[in-house]
Amino acid sequence: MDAFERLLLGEAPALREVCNAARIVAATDVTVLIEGESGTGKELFARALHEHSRRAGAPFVSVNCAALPETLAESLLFGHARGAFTGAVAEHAGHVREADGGTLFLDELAELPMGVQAKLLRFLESGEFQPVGQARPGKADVRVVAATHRELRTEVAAGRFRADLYYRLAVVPLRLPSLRERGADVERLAQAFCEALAERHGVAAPRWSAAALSVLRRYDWPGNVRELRNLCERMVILCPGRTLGAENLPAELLAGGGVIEDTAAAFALPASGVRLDDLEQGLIRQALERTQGNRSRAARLLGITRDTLLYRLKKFAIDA
Ligand SMILES: Nc1ncnc2c1ncn2[C@@H]1O[C@H](COP(=O)(O)OP(=O)(O)OP(=O)(O)O)[C@@H](O)[C@H]1O
Repeated sequence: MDAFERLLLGEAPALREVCNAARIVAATDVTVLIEGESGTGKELFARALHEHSRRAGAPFVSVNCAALPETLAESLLFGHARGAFTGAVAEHAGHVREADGGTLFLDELAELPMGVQAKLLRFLESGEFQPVGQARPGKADVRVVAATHRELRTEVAAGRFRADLYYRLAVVPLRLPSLRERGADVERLAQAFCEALAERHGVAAPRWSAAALSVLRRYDWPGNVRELRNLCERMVILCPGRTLGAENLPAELLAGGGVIEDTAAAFALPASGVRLDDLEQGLIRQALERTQGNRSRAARLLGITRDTLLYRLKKFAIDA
């Protein structure tokens, strides 16, 4: 079992493919850009990349660029001399030097101030950097892995991210799939997280009923794996050893997912009757609106396959 299999649970082809690409890249020293929505496992993936590389025995230094105060970002990354600025009471090595021989993971890279972006580019190109208030440049042997939940290309177009740095980083872009693109992984992860977290909390793991699993499958998971893991922790704490039904799940999951039984009850047939075609078209339009026209997700909201949805769009001449 290698670092990717050990750290990243799931069997979805989209995930395994990006892991395969990363295994190849891990053997080299090339800079890697990891893209993917929030909570898709970018940091975990960066760690696996590090552990799979020749740098595994050296430090993995993780820096959240969004948490660096603008005025201190440069000195925190590249270090500073004692007395370099008010408050610099001691010398600070900087994260780049801390990562010497290993991997520097720059999370939320899009949030790095423009001025510091230029200095990072210089470091990537020459391996040299300039600690604040120090006469001589420093040198470090570091592999940089960057991550962002933003479309970096869009940030470049908007003038918020340096194009030259983007091209330097995007040599090997790797995109982690969102949880909603990972099919049955939702169920696999839900079961694995419940078991692991129950063990950690010293309680019996709750079991998922088919109805509850079907809610998980239909939900959109805007917070991806992080959101699923948090849900599992909540279930482990609130319902240890129990069988989880749809009614045990938080309201936001049911609103997004809907349960067949509940749906049937919500649509009590009025005495005057309905026109089924109108009802169907209305629901299809709502599903498309809610998913911004994404047909696969709209189909999932309606509990039909994408092909069935396409057929009905044509039948009702709905322009998605
Ligand atoms: N494939 C996976 N298997 C097991 N746990 C995972 C997986 N993907 C993510 N996680 C877990 O989900 C949580 C979020 O992961 P991580 O912090 O790596 O995401 P991220 O994409 O870096 O998020 P952000 O963009 O918010 O920084 C962590 O608790 C992590 O352990």
